[in-house]
Amino acid sequence: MTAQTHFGSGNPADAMIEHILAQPGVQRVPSTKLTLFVRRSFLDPATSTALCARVDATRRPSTLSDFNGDPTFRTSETGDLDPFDPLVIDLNARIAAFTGLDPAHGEPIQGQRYATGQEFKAHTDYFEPDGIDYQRYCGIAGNRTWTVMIYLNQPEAGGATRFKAIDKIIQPETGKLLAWNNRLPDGRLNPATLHHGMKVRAGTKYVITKWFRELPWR
Ligand SMILES: O=C(O)CCC(=O)C(=O)O
Ligand SMILES: [Fe+2]
Repeated sequence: MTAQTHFGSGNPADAMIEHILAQPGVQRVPSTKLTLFVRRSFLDPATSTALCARVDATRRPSTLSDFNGDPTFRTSETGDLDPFDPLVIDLNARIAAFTGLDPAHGEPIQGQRYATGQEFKAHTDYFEPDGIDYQRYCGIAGNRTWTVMIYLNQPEAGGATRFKAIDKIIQPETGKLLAWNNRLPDGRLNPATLHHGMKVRAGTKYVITKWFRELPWR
């Protein structure tokens, strides 16, 4: 597979959207408010399971930027994947090939683990430009453009991702990829990207998240 990385940060997105739509097995969620793609079985079960173990190896309590006073807002754990791990190198290459985004604009891949009862309440992945920590998080590489998220397993119950503004709930499924544009077609941040990693009701949920920035990540 040759990585096609012509689309930089993915903003503007028109050419990149064409590229994603040309990938096998892609579905676009019908919405005029939000550009969201689903690709089932993007990863095979063995790779997904191996990545869960990588998340477990480095997990610690997840953090929040712009703490909003609710200590139950994000109760999961987060693990940083080692960018030099061959499995992670391959995953980054596959995400670049699928999206066409320039890997230089990508943050290191993170894993998120939710035990039963844990969640990440409704939020956007971009940083609020008037937030107190905006300079700290976005001063160098700019704000986030695209989110790629992959479910690494299927918990026994719960753990869906709910996009409130478009009334869409996506069920976790091993290897299923989501990709969405955090921007509107004119480049402004899109509040309709608001999403909620809903409570796991039984079992454990693992995902990886890969965010892209306006400028190369450093
Ligand atoms: O776990 C989910 O379903 C959502 C995760 C998420 O939104 C995030 O990590 O930013
Ligand atoms: Fe998110």
